[in-house]
Amino acid sequence: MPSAPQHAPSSSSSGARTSAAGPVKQAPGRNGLHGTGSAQGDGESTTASSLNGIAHSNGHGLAPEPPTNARLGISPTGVQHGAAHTNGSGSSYPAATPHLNSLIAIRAAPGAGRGVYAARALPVGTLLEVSPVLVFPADEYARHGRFTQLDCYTFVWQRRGAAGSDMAIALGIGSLFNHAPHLPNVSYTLDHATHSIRYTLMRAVSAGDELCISYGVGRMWWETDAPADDAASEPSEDELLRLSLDSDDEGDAGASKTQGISEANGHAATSQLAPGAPSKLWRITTAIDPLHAPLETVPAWVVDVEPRKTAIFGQFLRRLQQHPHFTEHAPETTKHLRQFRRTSPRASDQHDGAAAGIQALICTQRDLPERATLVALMDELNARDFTIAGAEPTPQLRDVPIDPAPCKARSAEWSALWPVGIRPSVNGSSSSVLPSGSTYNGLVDRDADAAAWNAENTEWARQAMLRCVGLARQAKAKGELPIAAFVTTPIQPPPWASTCPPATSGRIEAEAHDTRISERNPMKHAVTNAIKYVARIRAASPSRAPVSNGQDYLLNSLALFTTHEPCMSCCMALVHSRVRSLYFLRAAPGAGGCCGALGRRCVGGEDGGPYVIQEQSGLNHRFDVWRWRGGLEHEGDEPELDALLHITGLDP
Ligand SMILES: C[S@@+](CC[C@H](N)C(=O)[O-])C[C@H]1O[C@@H](n2cnc3c(N)ncnc32)[C@H](O)[C@@H]1O
Repeated sequence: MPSAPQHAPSSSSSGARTSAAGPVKQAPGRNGLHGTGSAQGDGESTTASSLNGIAHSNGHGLAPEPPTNARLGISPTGVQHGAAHTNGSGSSYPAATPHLNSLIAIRAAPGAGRGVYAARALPVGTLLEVSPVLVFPADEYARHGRFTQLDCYTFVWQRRGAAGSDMAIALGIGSLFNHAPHLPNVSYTLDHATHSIRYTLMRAVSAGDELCISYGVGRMWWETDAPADDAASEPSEDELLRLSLDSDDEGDAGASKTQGISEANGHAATSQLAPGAPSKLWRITTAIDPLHAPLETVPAWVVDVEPRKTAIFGQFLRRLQQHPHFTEHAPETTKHLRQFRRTSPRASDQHDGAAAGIQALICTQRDLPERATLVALMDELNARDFTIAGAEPTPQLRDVPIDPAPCKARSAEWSALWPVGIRPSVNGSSSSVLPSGSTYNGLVDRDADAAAWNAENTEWARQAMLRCVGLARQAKAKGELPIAAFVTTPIQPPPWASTCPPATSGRIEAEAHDTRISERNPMKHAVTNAIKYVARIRAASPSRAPVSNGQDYLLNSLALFTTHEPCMSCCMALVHSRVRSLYFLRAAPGAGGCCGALGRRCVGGEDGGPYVIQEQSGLNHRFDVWRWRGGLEHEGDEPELDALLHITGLDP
């Protein structure tokens, strides 16, 4: 059950706060929405969580967690025994406040003023409240509102596509939902058309449970810098992870997220990448970049053939390949290479001893390392039937391309060594030229990737990465491994994901970190925890409409950011959950399941491990994987980030 951390409320509405939204303070909720929950924008259902609005964060956030009813001062029958309480602005309230909604009760929340509680057991999906909102201009807030008690209740009423944001206050019970730092049980939906917010239960609750939304991540404005009381601050299992649903369903989520995230993690969203800067995101793939792929070669045995006797050479080659020497091991493929090449007495060919005529490819040197062995085999198989003038066969070693030419433009470069085919198409099927274990044989257009990662998209990814780092920092503070994950709806369907089905249930966000220490379970990794929470959100969404098979399946259409390259097990979970894109910060060589380096196929040498789960053709789902290259470009991030990530013993 979400708790209301018992930090002393701030006596000043502006004292310790920082604004995630820049000049304007946000009310609970990312995006200027308040609350964790699902937000319904302009009649369209969206899921959202975390009161973006009161854009303050909760850093060390966890407060002592005595048994729920004891903490809340509520008897099993729900009778409140507490005295008057104050809220963050210092106002004092009675222990209970009457109202007409029979589902909920307004009672004192120790250390948090008043709060909203379940009056009886309620099932998931219960509509708790529809609050009208009072909307007012941002400058009114800037000039007046932020200096008043209303500051604690004000949030950003952000309309998609609108130039600026109005501010708003939820009337009625909406303003009384407290913040749950880890696992809110109430989602909200915004309705811009009716100027209202609907609050819905995300999980079943018992009588007396406090009903909380999320205001966002990080340290909240009422929380002090003092560390939490460790002895009593152990969170419940469920609270270790916080999930959140974003409130906006349509339009540009990136801009609003920027507001909500930056402060929550203690980072101002100040650094925009310079236009034209090298792409910070590098696709992890075994696919070949046709324009930049290096020409790799392997030595092969070739022999001069009498021009009119190529058919005889063909018969010889078939017999040779049936020889036990070749059938005892899998020969290296030369299918991408033509069988013959013309030689001429031109000066350019003189250096390698080529004579005018025809030269034939026999096999690679790996298959027949010793020249003497090959000559003996050729004698045994009557090679003089096709050699020039029936002379003794004289096989030569010649470097030939390992791969077909990656594109027509580079065909001449490849064929200058030995005539080759051209890689047929993107996602072509000539996988025989790939090393075993790597099954994807497409082309990747790195230039197009770089163009797609323009400044706006890169900033979106950077903010999401910063959010992961913030979560990792929180995890570390709790004694967990500093590994975190953040699931979100992509800023826009990227061009490379055009085949992905669209999101069907609105915007989703979920945050998680590693809990293998606290849960004493080595499988409780950040990624699997995040997947679990997304599944819960999907299942709990009140707006969930029947969808066709597979359209609404777990991480379908979503992006997952994580501090570390996921392990094999997490990668398989990502396959199973149909994630669209994965973004990570640090590779985990030997432990990760995504990286593409595999012997000579490692283009650039920076990709790490051998598995490339995201591209295995034997699996029923593929996804994009991107690694953030370099720093997050925010002063002060790097040392701390590296220190955090170093703890895992993974990639420094
Ligand atoms: C939108 S109001 C929520 C209602 C408020 N508790 C009241 O009594 O009016 C936000 C204020 O509630 C308090 N609050 C909300 N969640 C809290 C929490 N988890 N721990 C402590 N105080 C909290 C803070 O003082 C915050 O400024």
